[in-house]
Amino acid sequence: MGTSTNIVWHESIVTKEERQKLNNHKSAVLWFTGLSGSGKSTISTALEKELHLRGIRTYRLDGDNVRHGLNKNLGFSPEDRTENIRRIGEVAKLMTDAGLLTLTAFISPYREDRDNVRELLDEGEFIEVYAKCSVEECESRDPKGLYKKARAGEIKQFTGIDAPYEEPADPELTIDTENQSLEESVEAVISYLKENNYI
Ligand SMILES: Nc1ncnc2c1ncn2[C@@H]1O[C@H](COP(=O)(O)OS(=O)(=O)O)[C@@H](OP(=O)(O)O)[C@H]1O
Ligand SMILES: Nc1ncnc2c1ncn2[C@@H]1O[C@H](COP(=O)(O)OP(=O)(O)O)[C@@H](O)[C@H]1O
Repeated sequence: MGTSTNIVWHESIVTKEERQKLNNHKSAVLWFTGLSGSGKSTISTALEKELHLRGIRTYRLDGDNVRHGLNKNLGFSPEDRTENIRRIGEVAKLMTDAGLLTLTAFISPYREDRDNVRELLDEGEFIEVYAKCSVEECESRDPKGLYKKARAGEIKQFTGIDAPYEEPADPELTIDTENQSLEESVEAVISYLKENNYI
């Protein structure tokens, strides 16, 4: 796989644990997964604001800052989605090492890809949050008009239409965005973080 040789790993003198202590909270990744239109962006954005107001150091990764930059050479084939998630996982790991509470909002349709990110991180650092919403409801929301385009055949391999979405088998949290309000959804995540001593 790797092509780099003669690489020497330099341990930092300042450790992740020391950064966490300075920040007064743990670092981890809140990994939102779900269909397009399920609410990943809306919830993670509102949640980040709430966390920031509580003095938590956060960073949000989503398509705007990843697919336009780091991953702009990737499309939506199964291979490209896997590579998309792999790179985001590596970035999230660096951010966790930097002491941040990272929020990611990607469809991440493949269970194996999400599990690989979980493996990359230490125990308890990967918090999988399933934004659960039926295709029918996502399609009726259609905030970006993409389902309409997918139905018209203008977008191929659209998740939920002609590309798969594999539901999480055992997520840390499931948010039913068809039946829970945005406020309830944000509160559910904050409660989880408090109850499990992340913040
Ligand atoms: N074919 C296809 N399938 C799904 N989504 C598509 C597609 N083409 C473009 N888009 C838009 O790209 C956003 C999904 O990007 P992600 O990086 O989250 O996808 S993935 O995790 O690699 O599957 C997704 O954003 P969200 O609606 O926020 O989920 C869409 O706006
Ligand atoms: N309970 C809810 N939680 C999140 N979004 C909701 C909820 N109910 C309705 N919505 C709406 O659904 C849409 C979700 O879009 P978005 O957050 O962009 O989804 P995603 O990032 O998963 O593609 C928004 O238009 C939002 O206002």
